[in-house]
Amino acid sequence: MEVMSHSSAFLLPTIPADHRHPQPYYALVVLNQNLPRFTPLLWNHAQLRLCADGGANRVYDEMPLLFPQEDPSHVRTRYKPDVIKGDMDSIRTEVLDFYANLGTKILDESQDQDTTDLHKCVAYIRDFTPNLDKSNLCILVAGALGGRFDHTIGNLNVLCVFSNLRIILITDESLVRLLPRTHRHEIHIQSSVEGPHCGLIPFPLSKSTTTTGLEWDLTNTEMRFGGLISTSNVVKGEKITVESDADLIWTTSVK
Ligand SMILES: Nc1ncnc2c1ncn2[C@@H]1O[C@H](COP(=O)(O)OP(=O)(O)OP(=O)(O)O)[C@@H](O)[C@H]1O
Ligand SMILES: Cc1ncc(C[n+]2csc(CCO)c2C)c(N)n1
Repeated sequence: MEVMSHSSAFLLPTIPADHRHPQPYYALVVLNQNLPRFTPLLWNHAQLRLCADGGANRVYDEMPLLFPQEDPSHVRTRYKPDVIKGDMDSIRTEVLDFYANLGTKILDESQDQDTTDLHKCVAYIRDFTPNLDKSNLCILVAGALGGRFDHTIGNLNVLCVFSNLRIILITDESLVRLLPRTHRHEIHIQSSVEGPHCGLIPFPLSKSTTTTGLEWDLTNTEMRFGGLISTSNVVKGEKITVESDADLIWTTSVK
């Protein structure tokens, strides 16, 4: 089974060169939730920046608050999304007009009421990069957790729907990603910005998961809702390995 390697280097101001893996192509999706404080950093790493519907209000309203010394209109012009996509029932008209005038592509999909705005954005990124080796694509999603519970679960479901893509949900408190059962996983902890708290959660159940590098390691352990799941675990070192018969959600705390 092939090894899939994971790193949270996108939380660092400069992404260190890794001679074993090519530099990822980062795409950022901003959701309609509190902007994480390091959104400008994620924005600068990303080559493609999308707002999911009301996520554009967050960039418009909250990005200037992260640069209190600067003129808000300068900040808004600097952080111009490439695309705003969704069912457009949450974005305010002044925000839509502002970014449309700056040249942002507006994609109104109000006819589709069966998929979430995050789903629509991830599908766009997948299709926008047809020639990109998808193992090199890394979709960073800002503000996906901790708000309305149906939205939070819907955002986790997007990880499962697009389980062949690397998608990382990011808030000020947590990073969340899917570890597909098709690979063994090596997780490289950026201890300056993440950990030590972590969790490994079956989606929906795993008959057998084995880990190394955790305070409470699993050895061919069964995990399921209604039984054991691994929350409030702790990373012990810089490298964690995970192997499972099922897709798992991996989460670390953000410092
Ligand atoms: N409170 C929240 N917590 C987590 N994610 C959220 C929250 N609110 C919105 N999102 C995410 O941001 C995206 C865009 O949000 P927006 O408010 O525009 O959605 P929406 O389609 O209007 O939702 P709804 O109609 O259910 O209120 C959603 O698809 C969802 O992924
Ligand atoms: C079974 C079922 N449940 C809920 C919805 C509603 N829904 C799901 S995603 C979405 C778009 C949100 O921007 C809406 C309205 C549906 N279509 N089917």
